[in-house]
Amino acid sequence: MIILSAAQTRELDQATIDEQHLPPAALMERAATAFAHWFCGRLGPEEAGEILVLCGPGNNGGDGLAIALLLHQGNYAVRVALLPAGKYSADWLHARRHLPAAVPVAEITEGQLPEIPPATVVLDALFGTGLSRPLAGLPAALVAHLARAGGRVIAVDIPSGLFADAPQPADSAVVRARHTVSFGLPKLAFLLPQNADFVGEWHIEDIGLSTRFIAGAATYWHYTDARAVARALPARPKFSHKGTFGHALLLAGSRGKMGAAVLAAGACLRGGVGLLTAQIPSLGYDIFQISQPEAMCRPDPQADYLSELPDLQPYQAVGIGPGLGQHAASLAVLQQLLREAVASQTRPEPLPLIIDADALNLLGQHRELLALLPENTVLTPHPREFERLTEPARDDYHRLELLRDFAQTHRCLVVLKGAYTCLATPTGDLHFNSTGNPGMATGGSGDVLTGMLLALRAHAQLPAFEAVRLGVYAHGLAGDLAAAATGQAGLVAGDIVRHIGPALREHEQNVYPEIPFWPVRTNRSHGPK
Ligand SMILES: NC(=O)C1=CN([C@@H]2O[C@H](COP(=O)(O)OP(=O)(O)OC[C@H]3O[C@@H](n4cnc5c(N)ncnc54)[C@H](OP(=O)(O)O)[C@@H]3O)[C@@H](O)[C@H]2O)[C@@H](O)CC1
Ligand SMILES: [K+]
Repeated sequence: MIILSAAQTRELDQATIDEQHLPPAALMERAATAFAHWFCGRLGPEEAGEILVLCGPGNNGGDGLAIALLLHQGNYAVRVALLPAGKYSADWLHARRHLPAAVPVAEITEGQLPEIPPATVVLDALFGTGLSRPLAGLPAALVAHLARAGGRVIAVDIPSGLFADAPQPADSAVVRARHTVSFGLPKLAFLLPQNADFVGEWHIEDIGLSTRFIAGAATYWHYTDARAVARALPARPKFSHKGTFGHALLLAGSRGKMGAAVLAAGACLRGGVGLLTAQIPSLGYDIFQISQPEAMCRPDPQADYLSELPDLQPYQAVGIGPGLGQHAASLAVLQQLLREAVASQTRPEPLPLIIDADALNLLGQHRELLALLPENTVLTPHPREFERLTEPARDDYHRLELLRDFAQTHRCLVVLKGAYTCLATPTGDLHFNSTGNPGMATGGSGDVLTGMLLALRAHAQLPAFEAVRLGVYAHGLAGDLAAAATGQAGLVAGDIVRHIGPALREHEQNVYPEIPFWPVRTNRSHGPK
């Protein structure tokens, strides 16, 4: 799925009307029908009580009027409050004409803000993607009044006062919705932590928008849903052997942090790697061998931290960082790895690297090393680790700009971890992930992601971008499956590891056999005599 700017969303609206030869207000009626369908499926007339629909002067307000009509027809008690304006959109006027007199309509003034008894269901249809400036005056007073009243707010398309694709000034008036029901495609604003209190839970309803326009739209914002990664994992050929799926090297662990190495290794094995070798400080040898018998282990000469880089020749991918610590000797290992991973006569492509956790912090302290990053290196920072590599971000939108710029400059894949983990590519594209849950905000989740990415980057048939996008998606899905089993509060990183197999199974090509169960026989003469 892609994400469009507010201006592109208006173009999409118009392209749909033109392409499908829609009569006036038909698209608005689709939006209203989709909203009403969503609403009525969740709240019956008695449960909803009296519903107040706040309508602005544009098509968002028109949506509100059309929704009021449908809810009235569905026996809901609806009243409408209109924000006065000098001009109204054509579709707004159409919807206003069709609203029956039985639906009470009041005009909002400074002196007469609508009465909102506590727990009233309020549909916010004041402003949508046509918001051209921050709210002030009467609309801002209304938003403040709504916040004080404590109604149960559902935003139509987007909370009023929130820009779809850009930050609004601090302290500007924005509706705080419990739910936002939007049409066609998600909006960038929904994916950023700074807007969480405005947007609440968001939902996308299909209204048949032009697929041709969407396919051709120029945007660098993408949303990774199940369809984007469907069948991304190549089938395992019948005559494959453990060498087919790559030999990965994990450089991880230090005194007190051996768990990170164990979790990353477990995730790498469950991620489908052929062979895994872990280089770990020697104090962790027994811990590691006992907990990961499927992996090979190289104890480092040092007991407490890593100090030695093995010969890289046998490996198809290297992951470094989980539980590594920041010892000077480990920094030297990282430096040597970056130097040796570059393409060479014996290795035409750079060795795929995954850099995480303390290895990122070491990079942040020695930024001159960033120039050594081989192309398509994968970095997996959380926002604070990312800022150590760049600069403090003014807000979430600025952080996305920094992220895009970083991935393009260093020609690497950056996985910025969060509720909607964002994968930035060397082409400057940003892919927001759709899976995962707050139960995964627990120690070790990131180590599990590193292990999964290591397995997928060692896979010879998976290009870098596809491997990382699939890994991020399947990591979130494994977390969702784990949460379904344990609940979010009780979820620990090891539960994610245990659900990687089922999560990846959904994306394996050989789960969907293309060969019919019985071979189709077209010529009888080929059959047994
Ligand atoms: N695209 C789709 O797929 C579909 C879209 N649909 C719906 O249409 C919505 C977009 O409609 P829209 O373009 O008419 O804009 P909308 O937000 O209603 O308001 C514009 C009006 O508000 C005014 N105004 C702006 N800012 C203001 C401010 N701060 N303070 C005061 N006034 C302000 C602005 O005035 P102006 O900027 O010209 O001064 C203009 O009069 C979209 O969100 C969705 O709900 C569906 O019906 C069908 C499918
Ligand atoms: K709205």
